[in-house]
Amino acid sequence: MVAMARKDEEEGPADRVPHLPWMRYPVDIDAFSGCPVAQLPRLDPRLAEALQRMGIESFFPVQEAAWVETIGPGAFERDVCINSPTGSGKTLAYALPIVQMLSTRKVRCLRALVVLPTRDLALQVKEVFDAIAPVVGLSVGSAVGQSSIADEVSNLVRKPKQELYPTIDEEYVKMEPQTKVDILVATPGRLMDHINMTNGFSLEHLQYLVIDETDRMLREAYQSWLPTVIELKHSIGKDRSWHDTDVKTLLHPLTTVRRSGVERGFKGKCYPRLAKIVLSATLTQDPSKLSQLELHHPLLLNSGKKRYRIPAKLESYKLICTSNLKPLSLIVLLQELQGNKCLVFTSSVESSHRLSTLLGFFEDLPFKFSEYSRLQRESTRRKTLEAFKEGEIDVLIGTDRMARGIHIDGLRYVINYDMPPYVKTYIHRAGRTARAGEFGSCFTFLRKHEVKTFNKMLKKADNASCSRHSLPEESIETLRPVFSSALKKLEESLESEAAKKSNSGDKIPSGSKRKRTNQK
Ligand SMILES: Nc1ncnc2c1ncn2[C@@H]1O[C@H](COP(=O)(O)OP(=O)(O)OP(=O)(O)O)[C@@H](O)[C@H]1O
Repeated sequence: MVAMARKDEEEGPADRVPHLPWMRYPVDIDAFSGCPVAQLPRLDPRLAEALQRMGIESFFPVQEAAWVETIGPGAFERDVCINSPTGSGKTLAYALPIVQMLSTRKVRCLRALVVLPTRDLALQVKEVFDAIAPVVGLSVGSAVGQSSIADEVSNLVRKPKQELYPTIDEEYVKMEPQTKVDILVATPGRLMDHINMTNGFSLEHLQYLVIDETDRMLREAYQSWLPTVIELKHSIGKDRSWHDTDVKTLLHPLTTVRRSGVERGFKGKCYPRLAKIVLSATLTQDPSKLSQLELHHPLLLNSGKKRYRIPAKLESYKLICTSNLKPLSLIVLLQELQGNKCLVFTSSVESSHRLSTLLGFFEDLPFKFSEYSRLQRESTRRKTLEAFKEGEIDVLIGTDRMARGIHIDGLRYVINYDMPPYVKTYIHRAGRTARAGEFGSCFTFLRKHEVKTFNKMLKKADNASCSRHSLPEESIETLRPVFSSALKKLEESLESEAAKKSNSGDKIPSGSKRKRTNQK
């Protein structure tokens, strides 16, 4: 049933009019051309300097559009939903306004929460906040499970002074803000751990909630983190109306609370609103999913005419071949790419493991490759990704786990070894390249009977023309003799792994635990 519902949403017509009226009249991101950093109205000069140090000279259109709706005339009166292509700069589109809005805060407490589906993504986003928030005196924390929970707690929460000075007045201790960070970047699981178990961790002063990769975040419940955060904020809002004396006292120094940050509640009482920004390159239009966000007069910022858009400088190619020749064709294609960084996507962890094991039996391949799989230890995966970023590995073979949000400098090529099942999957996989206005190419291997489905799928996106790429027959033929023996070795290797697994009762294939890296 769940699978059916997902399929329906993914495969709906591209030009379908959205059910929700506010989605039918979006702000057109393409109407913005992007502007030089120095010309962005009201930008704090300290932030302008930080951006220049990061090498950012002009803003991308989505960043300018988001600024207008938050800091500019829009004044964040409405919750903002952003649907903009992969690599278009969505992270800075929300990080910059949030940092600017909080730059005048006087008391440190948790006011902005950014939630992402995976640790890698969360750390990537934290890097952006780390580059701009400290210059205006803001502190950024993470709750992603990278370190032990105890370390995370000590980075997030200040120990009550009473423990150090038992004679201090209890009332004073109660008023003391506990959180050490102004902005928290979190994954849902760790966020829930802190909500449930960390003493002094409070969302009481939360003003901004960002949900990145929204469609993925809404697809999985992640321990009900979203209703929990919204409910916590509501219950605080109900208990403490804007007119209550203690809230006024508490929030008095927070000059960042503005007209737009106030919501009317029961009997006309006002309380601080939790302003939301939600983003994706493939934002859902499903009303039942979006209703979970409890958006306040939402405003959609959208790129392109169709529901989905492929980055302007992405070139798409299809390679048609039979299943049995796919591994050889992949090797020939990778040889053509001459050791440039490349991600190879397969349909499952088993398929990734099989493919990388098979490639391991070809000697003298002119590229270094490695498997990247959820079955590997976290530390192994992190090291592999690091080595790939550093250029020590040329080709990473994995699944859609690598498809969302990850940015790798200089990545020019993406290969769909297995056809992506949905257009959304294609967009996120291909979107690892051609980012930030750079060129990139995406190759998709297809069997003959898949071509029609694939062409139909791509029609759902803007900029999705796809030409055929052919590989030289003779290069494939020269690999054939090695291929037969490699296949034999592969079967033996998988059999021995399966035997080891059943002997040890281990659920993880032992080969997947190893980092399989060949030599150039
Ligand atoms: N104004 C800018 N000028 C130059 N580079 C920028 C600018 N804004 C962002 N970038 C760079 O563009 C790259 C992509 O940005 P980002 O990761 O925010 O894209 P995204 O839209 O979130 O993509 P995805 O949907 O895949 O998550 C990053 O390397 C970022 O540093």
